[in-house]
Amino acid sequence: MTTHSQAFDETSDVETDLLEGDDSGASSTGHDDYDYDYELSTEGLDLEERQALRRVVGMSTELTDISEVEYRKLLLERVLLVGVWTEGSAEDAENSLTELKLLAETAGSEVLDGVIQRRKKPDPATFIGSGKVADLRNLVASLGADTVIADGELAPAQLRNLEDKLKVKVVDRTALILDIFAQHAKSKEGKAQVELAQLQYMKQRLRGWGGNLSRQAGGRVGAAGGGIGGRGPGETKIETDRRRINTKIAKLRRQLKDMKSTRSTMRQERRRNLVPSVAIAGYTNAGKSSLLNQITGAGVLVEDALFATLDPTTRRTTTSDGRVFTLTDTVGFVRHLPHDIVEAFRSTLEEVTDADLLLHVVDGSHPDPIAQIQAVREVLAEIEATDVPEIVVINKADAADPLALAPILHREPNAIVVSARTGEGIDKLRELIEGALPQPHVMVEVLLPYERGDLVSRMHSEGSVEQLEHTADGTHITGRVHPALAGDLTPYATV
Ligand SMILES: Nc1nc2c(ncn2[C@@H]2O[C@H](COP(=O)(O)OP(=O)(O)OP(=O)(O)O)[C@@H](O)[C@H]2O)c(=O)[nH]1
Ligand SMILES: [Mg+2]
Repeated sequence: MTTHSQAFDETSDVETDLLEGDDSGASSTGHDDYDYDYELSTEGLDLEERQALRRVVGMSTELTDISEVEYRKLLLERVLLVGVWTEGSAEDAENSLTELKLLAETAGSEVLDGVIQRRKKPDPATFIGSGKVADLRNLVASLGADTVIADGELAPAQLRNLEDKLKVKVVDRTALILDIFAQHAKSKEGKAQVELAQLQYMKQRLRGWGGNLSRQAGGRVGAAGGGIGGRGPGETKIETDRRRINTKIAKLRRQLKDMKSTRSTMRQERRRNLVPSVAIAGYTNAGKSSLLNQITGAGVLVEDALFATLDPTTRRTTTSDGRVFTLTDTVGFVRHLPHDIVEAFRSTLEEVTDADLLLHVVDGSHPDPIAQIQAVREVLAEIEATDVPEIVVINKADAADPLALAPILHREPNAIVVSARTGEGIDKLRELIEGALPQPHVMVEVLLPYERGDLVSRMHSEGSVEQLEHTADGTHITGRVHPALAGDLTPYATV
């Protein structure tokens, strides 16, 4: 991205309210507020520079193999990415578009190019400035793109206007993420959750289009206004659509509730046995599944793809002194994770909310790990998981620049650097986990007859054994256990 970074740099010392030129025929856009600012703030900038849609270098999917090119041409969408850079540095804007590129590729698209327009805020009608839409149209035509993906959540009207003008399909970031989730969902619960999120997204779009849709055949224009509840022949198509969607949503919610109760029975079972639970959460592609595999040898799918894991996987493992705890790998988070997804995945995310400890995995080799940490914390706040004790696990140490890790360690006192790939730091992480797990605190001293081997194992797996001696009368043990187990051990207490 060298050349264009320079172009960004030239403008980056200009005030941040700088606007990229919209249309030079200012008043024709109908957005007088922009035009006013535009006149004031872009003074001194090269006109061409202001008006250009900036291409972000390195944005096209690299296809090396000829057969892959042909395969993609047959099957996949050829997309053009478009972003509006409203705040932050040029680097932030590029990182955002690079992430959009990864998302698009994960969804199976071939990315042809990416452009960013600098504006104070997205255009309410067309996302990018309306003058820029024509440029984008030319780019679409010259590249032969069949889809444009906008880096944001577009209002229904923005989507429609852009499609009308660009004459190709327009998709926003939210729809793209939903699409990836739909492709990756494997379990019944995962599929139902994604479908629910998609329907919620669609339902909102329907509402937006309502005013423009023609009424169903036979409907009288005045009919819908005939009174609340006066539905019938006059209702709009949108209303029947919405009703169908609502019915489907209600059905999915019921199904998910049933699935949730199975899951929470399993969780309650673990809680009754007081098995401490550790949840692995973090940005998508940070290495959460790799970490689960490294710690437990689980063999969970690891992929250099975004949102490879949608279904939580729980594995049992033990501390060095034999106490059992569970580790659960969860769905990854992303900046501006669509709210509908958070809502739909709420029951799976309860694995995180209810955990005794959270391993917040961060990709230390990412260009902006701190932004990832913040994005993850936003989602954690949304699911009310901020009270769960947290260890920040900075992963991919083998690939990261140690200098880049220093500021994270400085900000996050409870952090550790590891590599799930090489195993570096994993023993230390295990120690940290063991230290942070809830400790059994009831001191017991018991003499267990040999036929109660079950209680001996429970003391190992649920408590911590401090001394153990085999005597003629049985096993003499001192150690710490949780209150329930202490109750079961009472008949054998020696003190
Ligand atoms: N260099 C390096 N790569 C790693 C490390 N850990 C994971 N990776 C790679 O990072 C990519 C993502 O790993 P995953 O474990 O699937 O990440 P995840 O967080 O589970 O991702 P999602 O489930 O998609 O959210 C894979 O290509 C891994 O091989 C590491 O310590 N070092
Ligand atoms: Mg994963």
